[in-house]
Amino acid sequence: MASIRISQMARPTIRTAAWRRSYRYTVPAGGSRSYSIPAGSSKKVQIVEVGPRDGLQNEKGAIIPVGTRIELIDRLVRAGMTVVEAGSFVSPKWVPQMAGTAEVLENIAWKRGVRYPVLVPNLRGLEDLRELFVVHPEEPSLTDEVAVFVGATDAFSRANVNCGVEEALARTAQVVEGARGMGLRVRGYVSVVVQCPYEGAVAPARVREVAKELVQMGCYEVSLGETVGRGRPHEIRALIEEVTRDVKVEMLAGHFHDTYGMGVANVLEALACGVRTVDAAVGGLGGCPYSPGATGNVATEDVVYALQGSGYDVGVIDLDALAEIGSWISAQLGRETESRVGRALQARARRGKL
Ligand SMILES: CC(C)(COP(=O)([O-])OP(=O)([O-])OC[C@H]1O[C@@H](n2cnc3c(N)ncnc32)[C@H](O)[C@@H]1OP(=O)([O-])[O-])[C@@H](O)C(=O)NCCC(=O)NCCSC(=O)C[C@@](C)(O)CC(=O)[O-]
Repeated sequence: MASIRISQMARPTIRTAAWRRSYRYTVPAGGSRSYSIPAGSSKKVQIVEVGPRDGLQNEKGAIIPVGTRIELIDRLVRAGMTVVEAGSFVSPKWVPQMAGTAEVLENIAWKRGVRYPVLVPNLRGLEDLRELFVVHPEEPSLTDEVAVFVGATDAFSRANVNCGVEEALARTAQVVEGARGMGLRVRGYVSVVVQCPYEGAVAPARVREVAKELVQMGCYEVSLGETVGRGRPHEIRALIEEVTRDVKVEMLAGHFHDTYGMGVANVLEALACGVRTVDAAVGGLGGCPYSPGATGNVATEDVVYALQGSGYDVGVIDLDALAEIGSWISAQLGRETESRVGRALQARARRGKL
C-alpha cells in the first residue's frame, strides 16, 4: 500500500504514464511542490458566480427579498464578475427562495458583456422564461443563457426533481431543445459527481455518461457539481480523467462545495487538469436543499485570492469589493461570511491596514 509522509522536503513520487501525460505539478527533486501552467495552455479562468442562485436557494435562515437579490447581482457585476447566475424558474413550492426570478431579470442593471444565466428544470420553467421575452420584446438582453441540471444518481434525482436519472435526462433534453430554439445557450450541471447523500460513492463512469448525454443534447458546457463537498483533489482528478474520455476538457467546469474545506484545493486541481471554468459563490453562500449537511459553495473571494497573481488570469475583479459583498449578504442572512479571505480582508479593513 502506498504511504505518504508529509514533510517540508517532499520527494517526487513515481507516477503512471497516464499521470505523466496529464500532470501539471512540478515537484523538483528535494524541493517543494509548485504549480506551473503548461506552455500553450490557456491562462484565462472564467469564474461563474452562483451565489444569487445556488447560494441563496439553500439559505434557510431567511428568504431574501427580490430587491436584495437584484442589488446582490448588480454589486457582483460592479466588482468585476462577468457571469452571474441570476436565479431559477423552478416551482416556488419546492424552492421558495427563487420565487420572483422573472422580476430579478426585469430589474437588474443589465450590462453588455455580462452573462446572467438562469436555471430551468422543465418545460414549465422554460415557458415562464419565454413569457418574459414576450412581455419585454424590446429587452433581448434579459438573459441569453439557461442552465439545466441532472443528478448522477437516481436517489438524488428523485429528491431534487421528483424523477430518476433517465426521466430527468429526457425532460432535460426537451428543455435544451426548447431553449436552443429560443436562441439561448445552454449550460448543463451534473450533480453529486463524487458522493451522493443517499447512495454514497458515485462511479466516475456514471458521471461521464450523464455529462456525455448533456453535451449530445446541445449543452455548450457541463459543470461537474461536487454537491456534497466531500470530494478531494485526487478524486477530482480521477473524475476529470474519466469524464474527458468522452467530453473535451474545454467543455467542463468545476463546481465545488466547501463542506470539508476542500473547495479551493479542488479548484486548483481542476485547473491543473486543464479545466478553465469554475463556479463559486460570494461569501460561500448556499449548499443544496437535497444534500443534507452540505455547506456552501467554495467562496468566490477565496478562489479569486488563490488565483490572483498566480499566473492564471481571472480578469479584473475587485477582491475588497467582493469581501464587502460577502459580508453584506451574509448579514442579510443573519450570519457571518463563510469566506476565510472575506473575513480576513474585512478585519484588515476595520483596522485600516492595506
Ligand atoms: C422540477 C420540479 C418543478 C418538478 O416537480 P413535480 O412536482 O414533479 O412537477 P409537477 O409537474 O407535478 O408540478 C407540481 C407543481 O409545481 C408546478 N411547477 C412545476 N414546474 C414548475 C416550474 N418550473 N415553475 C413553477 N412551478 C412549477 C406545477 O405547476 C404544479 O403546481 P400545482 O398544480 O401543484 O399548483 C420540482 O421538482 C422542482 O422545482 N424542483 C426544484 C429543483 C431545484 O431547483 N433544485 C435545486 C437546483 S439543482 C442544484 O442546486 C445543484 C446544482 C445545479 O447547483 C449543482 C450541484 O450539484 O451542486
